[in-house]
Amino acid sequence: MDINTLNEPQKRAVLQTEGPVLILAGAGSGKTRVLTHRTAYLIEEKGVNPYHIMAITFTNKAAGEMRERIDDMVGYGSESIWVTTFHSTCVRILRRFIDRLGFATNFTIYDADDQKTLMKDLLKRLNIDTKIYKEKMFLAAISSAKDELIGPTEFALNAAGDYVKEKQALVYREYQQALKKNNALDFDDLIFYTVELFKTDAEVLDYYQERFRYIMVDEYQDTNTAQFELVRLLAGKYKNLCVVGDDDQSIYKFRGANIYNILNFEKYFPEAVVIKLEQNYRSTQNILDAANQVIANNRGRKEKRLFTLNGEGEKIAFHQFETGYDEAEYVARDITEKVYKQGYQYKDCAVLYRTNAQSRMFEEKFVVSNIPYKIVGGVNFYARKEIKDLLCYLKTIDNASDDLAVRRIINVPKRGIGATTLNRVQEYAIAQDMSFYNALKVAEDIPSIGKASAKIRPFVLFIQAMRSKLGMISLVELLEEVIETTGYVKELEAEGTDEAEARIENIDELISKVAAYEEAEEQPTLSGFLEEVALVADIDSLEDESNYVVLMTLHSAKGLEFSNVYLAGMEDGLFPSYMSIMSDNAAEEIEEERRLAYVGITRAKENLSISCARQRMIRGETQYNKVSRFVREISPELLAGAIKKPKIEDLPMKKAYQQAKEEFRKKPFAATSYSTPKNFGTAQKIALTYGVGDRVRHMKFGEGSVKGIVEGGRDYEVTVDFDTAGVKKMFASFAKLKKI
Ligand SMILES: Nc1ncnc2c1ncn2[C@@H]1O[C@H](COP(=O)(O)OP(=O)(O)OP(=O)(O)O)[C@@H](O)[C@H]1O
Ligand SMILES: [Mg+2]
Repeated sequence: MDINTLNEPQKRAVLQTEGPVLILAGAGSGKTRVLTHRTAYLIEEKGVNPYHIMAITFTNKAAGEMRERIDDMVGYGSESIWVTTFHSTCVRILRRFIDRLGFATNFTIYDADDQKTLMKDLLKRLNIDTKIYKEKMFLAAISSAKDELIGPTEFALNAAGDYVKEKQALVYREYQQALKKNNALDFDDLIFYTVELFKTDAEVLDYYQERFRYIMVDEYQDTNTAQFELVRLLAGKYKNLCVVGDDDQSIYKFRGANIYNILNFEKYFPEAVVIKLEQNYRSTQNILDAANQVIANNRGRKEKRLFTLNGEGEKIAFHQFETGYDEAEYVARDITEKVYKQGYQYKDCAVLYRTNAQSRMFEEKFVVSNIPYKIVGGVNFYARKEIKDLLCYLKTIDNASDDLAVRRIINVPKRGIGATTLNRVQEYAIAQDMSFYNALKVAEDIPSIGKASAKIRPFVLFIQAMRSKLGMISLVELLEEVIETTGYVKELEAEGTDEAEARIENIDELISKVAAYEEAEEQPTLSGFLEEVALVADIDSLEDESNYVVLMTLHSAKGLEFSNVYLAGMEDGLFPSYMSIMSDNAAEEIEEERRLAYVGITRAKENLSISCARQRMIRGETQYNKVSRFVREISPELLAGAIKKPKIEDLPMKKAYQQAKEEFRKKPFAATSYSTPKNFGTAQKIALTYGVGDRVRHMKFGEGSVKGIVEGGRDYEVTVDFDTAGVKKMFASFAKLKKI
C-alpha cells in the first residue's frame, strides 16, 4: 500500500488506527477509499492479524467491491477479514450461537414475501379485519419497533391505553411466536437478536470483542438504532472503531436510520477524533456545484465545503419531454451515441429513477435499440415463482420446520391434495403443537383426512429420501433430482409457451448459481447455500465483468459511481413524491427526498443528464407534473437546456380539443356519432362542493380525503389521498368527486 496516494486528511484517517474515529465528509471525497487503505495499513504496517479486522457496509454490492479492493492491496490472509453487511455479520454470529436464545442454529430467514404470508395467516387466525387493519401496517410497526430494539413486551407496555397500538402489540407477540415456531427470523430479527445475544451473554460478547479489535463502518449515516448498538457493543472493549459517513446522504429514515447516530458518536466516544475530507475526486466542478446548490436548500445541516480539481466539465444536460416514452427514447439514443461516438462502454452508463415502476419503459426502448442492460431490483431473480418453488423444496429438505415453505410446495406440481385436507393437517399441527411437516409425516393418524393421506405419503417419502442423500451427492445433483422427480421442468416444457421457456431458463440459472456456490465454498452445505441466497440484496444481480447499462432506483445507487448518469423522471409528484409533498411533515420528508437527489447527482463522474416528462402514466392514471423543484434549485448557468413553461398548445386539454375539432372537420356528416373525448370540456370550471380535508368518493378509486386543491386557469386540480388507491391528482371536472 502506498500512503502517498492519499491526501493529508485521508492520511491522517489511515494513520489514526487506535481509538474511535469519525470521518464526516461529502460524496466522492474518498471515505470508502480511506477504509480500504486503513485495512491494508493495519495489516502491513501495524502487523495486525487480518482475523481481528471487520469492515461493515450497507449493500452486498458495496461489500463485494470493498472485498476486491482489500484483496488487491493485502494479498495473503485477507480472506479472514470480515468484509460484510450488517445482516450477514449477524447471520454468521447467530448461526453459531442463537441456540443460546432458544432457536436452532439452522434457522430460516424470511424475506418480505414470507413475512406477508405469515402475517396474513396470523391476522386471519386472530380474526382481525384486514380491510381496516392492513397487514402492511402491522409489519411496518413491528419493523420500526425492532429497529429501535423494542421487543413485544416493552411494546405492549408502551401501548397501554391506545387501541391501535394495543392491537399491534398483540400481533407483534403472536408474530414473533409464529416465527419461533417455524424456526425462522425476519431481516430485522437478525440485528435484534444479535444485540440481545450480546446483551444477555457476556461470554459470546467477549468472544467477538476479542475477535474484532478493529471495526470499520461505511455509510454510517444510514445505520439505525439497533445497528449502532451492535457496533457499540462490539467495539466496547478495544474502542478501535472507525465510522465514515455523510449526513447529506442519509436516505433511509423510512427504515429507521438515525441521523443522531452521527451526533451521538461523539457523546458515546468523547475521545473520538473527527476528520473532515474536503476534496472530491469523483465529479466535475459543474456536477459538484449542482449537487451543492440542491443540498444547500436543506436546513439544519452541517455545512460542508467540497472542491474538486477535476475541471469544470460538461454542462448538465436538461430535457423536458412530452411523455415518459419520449424520455426513454432519448436516453436510449444518448447512450448509443456515448458508446459509438465517444468511446464509452455500456457499463459506464447508469439510469437512476425514484420508483421501480419507471424501469419498464427504459427496458422496452433498450430492447429495441439493442442496448444490453440490467435492472437492479424490480422482480428479483429469487422472487420469481419457479425459483421460490425450488428453493422451498430445498428449504424443506434442509429444515422442514418452515411451515410456509412446506405449504408452498406440497401441491406444486399438483399432487391432487385438496385444500380441505391441507386445512385439516394444519389444524392438527396446531392442536398437537407440531410443525406442518411433522403433521404430514403422520397423516395416516389424522382421523379427519381419510384416504387423502395416501396422496401425502409420496411427498414425505420423497423429502426423506432426499434428506438421506445430503452430503452424499453434490448440491447440483440434489437440485437436479428434485427437478427430475417432481417433473417441474417437464411440466413447463409441456406448456410450451414463451413464458414457460423463460422460467426454464431461470431454473438453469439457479442450477448455475448452485454450481458456482459449490465451487467457491470449501465446505458447501445446503444450509449455507440457502443462507447466502436469503441475503442477496437486489444489487447483487450486478456482475462486474459484464458490460451493460445499469438501471436502478436512487436508493440502490448509494456508494456507486458511473461516468454517465441519467436522472430520469425529475418531476414534482414523482421526485419529490406526492407522498412526501402531501405528508403531514412535508418539510422533513422533502428534505429526505432532497438528500436522495444529492446522492443521485453525486454518482456522476463526467456527464449528468436530467430529464422529465410533462405527462406520465402512473398506476394507470395520467399525471401532469411540473419540473422537479430539485432541478429548479440548480442555477440555469449549469444547465444545457432551459426549463421552459409548457406552451398552451401542448397542454393536454388543448390537444384533446384540437384533436376533436380535427376529427369533426374530417367527418362533418358523422357529427351525431361523435363523442366527446376524455379530456375535452375542461374549459368549463365546475363549482366545487368539497374542500381540503373533506372526505370524497370517486367512481373507480373509492373513498379518500382531499389533500389539496389548486386553481388552474381552466379547471381545479384536486389531490386526493384514496384509502386504497393512494394519492392521485385529478381535474375536478373529470373526477366527479362526491362529498360524503
Ligand atoms: N486521494 C485520492 N487520489 C485519487 N483518487 C481518489 C483519492 N481519494 C478518492 N479517490 C477516488 O475518488 C472516487 C470516490 O471515492 P470514494 O468512493 O472512496 O468516495 P466516498 O467518499 O466513499 O463517496 P460516497 O459518499 O459516494 O460513498 C473513487 O473513484 C476513488 O478511487
Ligand atoms: Mg463511499
